[in-house]
Amino acid sequence: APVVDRRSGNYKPPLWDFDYVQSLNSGYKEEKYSRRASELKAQVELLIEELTLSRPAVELLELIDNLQRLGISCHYEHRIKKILNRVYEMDNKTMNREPNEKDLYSTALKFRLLRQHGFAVSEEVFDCFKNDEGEFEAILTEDSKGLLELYESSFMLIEGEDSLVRAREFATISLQKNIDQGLVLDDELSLLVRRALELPLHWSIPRTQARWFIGTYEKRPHMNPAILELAKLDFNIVQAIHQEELKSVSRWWKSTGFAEELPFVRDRAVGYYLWSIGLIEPREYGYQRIIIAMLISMVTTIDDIFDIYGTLEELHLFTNVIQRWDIELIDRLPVYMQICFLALHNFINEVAYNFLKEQGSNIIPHLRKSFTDLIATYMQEAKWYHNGDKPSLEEYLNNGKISVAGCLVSHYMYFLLTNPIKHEAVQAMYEYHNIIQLPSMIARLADDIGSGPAEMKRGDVPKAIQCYMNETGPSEKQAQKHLKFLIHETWKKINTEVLAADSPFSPTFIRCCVNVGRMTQYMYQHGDGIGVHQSVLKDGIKGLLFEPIA
Ligand SMILES: CC1(C)[C@@H]2CC[C@@]1(C)[C@@H](OP(=O)([O-])OP(=O)([O-])[O-])C2
Ligand SMILES: [Mg+2]
Ligand SMILES: [Mg+2]
Ligand SMILES: [Mg+2]
Ligand SMILES: [Mg+2]
Repeated sequence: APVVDRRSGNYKPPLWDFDYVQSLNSGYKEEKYSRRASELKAQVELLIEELTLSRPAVELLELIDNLQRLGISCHYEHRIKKILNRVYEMDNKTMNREPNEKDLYSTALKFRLLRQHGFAVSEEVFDCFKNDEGEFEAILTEDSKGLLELYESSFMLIEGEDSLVRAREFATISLQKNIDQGLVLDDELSLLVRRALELPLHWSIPRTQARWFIGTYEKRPHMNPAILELAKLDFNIVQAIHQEELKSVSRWWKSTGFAEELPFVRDRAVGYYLWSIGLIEPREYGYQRIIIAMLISMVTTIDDIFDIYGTLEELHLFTNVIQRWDIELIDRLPVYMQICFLALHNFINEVAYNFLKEQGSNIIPHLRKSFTDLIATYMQEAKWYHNGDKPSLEEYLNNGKISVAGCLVSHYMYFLLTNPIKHEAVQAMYEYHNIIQLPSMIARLADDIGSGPAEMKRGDVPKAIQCYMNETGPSEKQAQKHLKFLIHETWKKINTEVLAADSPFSPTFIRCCVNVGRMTQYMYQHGDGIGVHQSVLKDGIKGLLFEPIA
C-alpha cells in the first residue's frame, strides 16, 4: 500500500491516568457530611431571613452576590427571587426621585443582579453618573470598587445598549490603569479586579469561580462562619458526586479502547468530563453529565480523525457511512474507522434506548442528524485543508460554528434535560436556533484563539485567525483583537436571546446552552487546555475535581 503521510497532534499522555482516576475516594460521600450541610443550610436560611427584615437593600444584594460567588445560591433560589422582586418593586416606586446617594457600586450591583435574574432594568440607571457630554465623570476613575461593579454589569448588555458598551470601555481602561499604577490598595479588590479583567463573571462558570472565591471569602474580616462552612462543605460534597461520575466516564473511555486502537487521538477522559461540570451545573443531573462527557469524547476522537489522521479518501468513506448510518457498510472502512463508527453507533443506541424507555419515542434520527451535520462541516474543513483553499472569514465561521460541536452538544443536552420534548423545540434546534448556534460561535472563536497556534504548527485547516489575516493583512495581534470583538458582539446577541420572552426552551436548558460558550472560554483562556497544553488547566482541574477544600 502507498506510504501515507499521517500528521500527529503531538498529544502527551494524560496527566491523570485510569488507575489514578479509579483510586479517587472522597470522604465527603459519607452521610455525616450531608447531615451537617443540612443543619448549616437551615442556619443560613434563618440568617437570610433576619437580614431581609432588618438590613438595607445593598447588604441584601451583597449577600446574594456572595452566595452566588460561593456556589451555594442554588439552595436559596426561591428566597433570592423574593428579595430581588422586592428590590425591583421598591426601585420602581422611587425611580423618578433622584437616587439620594449617587453610589456607582450599589447602582451597578443592583443592575447586574436584577438583569441576571431576568428583571427588566434599563441601562439608563447609569445616566446620573455621566457629565453633560454623556461621558462617565472622570472622578469615577478613583472608585475601583464601583468601577468593578460597572464593569461586571456591562457584560449583561443586550443589542442596542451603547451606553453599556461605553461603560465597559470606560471601566476596563480605568481599572487596568488603577491596577498598573498600584492604586487598588485593598488586596481582595485587587484580586477581584485582576480576575474580572481576565474573564468577567457573566462569562464564567460559577463552579470554577467558587473554589477560588471561598478562599478569598475566608480571609474577609466580617465573613459569616456558617456561610463559609456551608460553602466549603457543599463544594466538597459536590466534588465527591463529580468524582463518581468521572470514574464512570473513565471506565467507559477505557472500554472503547480508543487510546490503544486510535493512538493519535487525545486521551483526555478527565478533560472530557470537565466539560460536563461546566455545561450542566445542577448536581442532580449526574447521568446527563456522564452522557455529555461520553459525547464529547466521541466528538473529539472523530475531530482528530478528520484533523490529523484520516486521508481525504478515508474521510470521504467515513462521511458516506455516517450519512447512510448503515452498519452493513462498515466493512468498507479501515479498521480504525470501524472501531470509531461502531462505538458511535453503540453510544447513540444507548442514549436512544434510555430515552425510549423514559419518553416512549425514538430519537435516533435526531441523534444521527446532529452527527451528519457535524461531519459535513468536518469534511468541508478537510477539503479546504487538502486542497489548500483559503475560505473567507465569514465562510469559515459559518462552517466553524457547527464544526466546533457546540450545537451538537446542545442538541443532546435538550434530549437529556427535557421531558416531555416538544416538536417545535426540536425543529427549532435543527434549524440552528440562535440559542443553539450563538454559544457555539463563541466556542469556535475561543477555540481558534486557544488551540489555533498548535493546530497550525502540526497542520490543520486555516483557522479564524488565518482567515482574517488572509483577508486583511499580516498582523496576528490585529486578528486576535478582531476575534475578541466578535466574541463581545456574539455575547450581546446571546444576552438578547436569553431575555427573549417566547423561547420554546426551558430556562435550565437555555443556561446549559449558554454554558457551551462559557466553558470553552474557560478551557481556552490560557491556551489549549484539553489538547497539547494540559498543564495550563492542571491546577484548576485539581481544585475542581481532586482536592477537597480544607
Ligand atoms: C470539544 C471541543 C471544544 C471541540 C471538539 C473537541 C474540542 C476540544 C475542540 O477540539 P479542536 O481540535 O480544537 O477542534 P477544531 O479546532 O478541530 O474544530 C473542538
Ligand atoms: Mg481539531
Ligand atoms: Mg476539527
Ligand atoms: Mg481547535
Ligand atoms: Mg482545540
